[in-house]
Amino acid sequence: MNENIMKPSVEASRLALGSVSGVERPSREEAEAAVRTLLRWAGDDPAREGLLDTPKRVAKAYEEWFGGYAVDPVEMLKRTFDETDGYDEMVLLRDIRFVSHCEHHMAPIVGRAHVAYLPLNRVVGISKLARVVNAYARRLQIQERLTAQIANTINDVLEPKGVAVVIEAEHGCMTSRGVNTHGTSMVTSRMLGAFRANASTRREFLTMIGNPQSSAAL
Ligand SMILES: Nc1nc2c(ncn2[C@@H]2O[C@H](COP(=O)(O)OP(=O)(O)OP(=O)(O)O)[C@@H](O)[C@H]2O)c(=O)[nH]1
Ligand SMILES: [Zn+2]
Repeated sequence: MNENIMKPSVEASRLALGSVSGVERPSREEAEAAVRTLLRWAGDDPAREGLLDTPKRVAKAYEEWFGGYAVDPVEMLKRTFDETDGYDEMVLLRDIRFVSHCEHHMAPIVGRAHVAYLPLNRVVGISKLARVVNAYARRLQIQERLTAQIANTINDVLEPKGVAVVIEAEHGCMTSRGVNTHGTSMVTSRMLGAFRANASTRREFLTMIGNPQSSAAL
């Protein structure tokens, strides 16, 4: 995989919060007017009864689908627990379902992430791994960057012995339009520390997520 894509730092992700490039956020009314324009572009009549409240609903839905810009994944990982009695084996959260949107078409990316780390002295509340996945998923993404951001953030904040992230997802822009490849999924992975350096650690992770397709992708 292209190393440039895999490199975005936690710092870059932080800058993205709120407004990606310092662009001022439009008002809610402007967002709703834009939806009315798209409805007309699609060929429908925004003034018909069934569509009257649609701009409002779409703006509300965007607040959920793109809520990741308003949260800081670094903060989510800051609370850790160190009374682990020396637990230093793999911690894995498997099958974290997520919905993201591709930055090229704004079409849904629906998939699941598997996130593991090898703790060094401290562990994090397990729900926080899923929160980090969702924080980055609820932004406009490409799957490679989503994968890298999750792994990089956990690595930077927890400073564990290793981090592994595998994501499998279907891209609406491929399955419902364009090339129309129904049932195709994209697999990406990011291995850091011991997972990158040590083949048996990596294999253990891949066995635990129970997906041989993932190992083929590495
Ligand atoms: N690498 C990568 N590509 C993606 C992702 N999501 C969507 N794409 C691709 O982004 C590309 C955008 O290509 P373009 O040629 O600019 O757009 P397009 O004319 O709509 O392309 P088609 O989808 O082939 O019809 C397409 O090949 C998509 O399949 C992603 O997460 N990662
Ligand atoms: Zn797309």
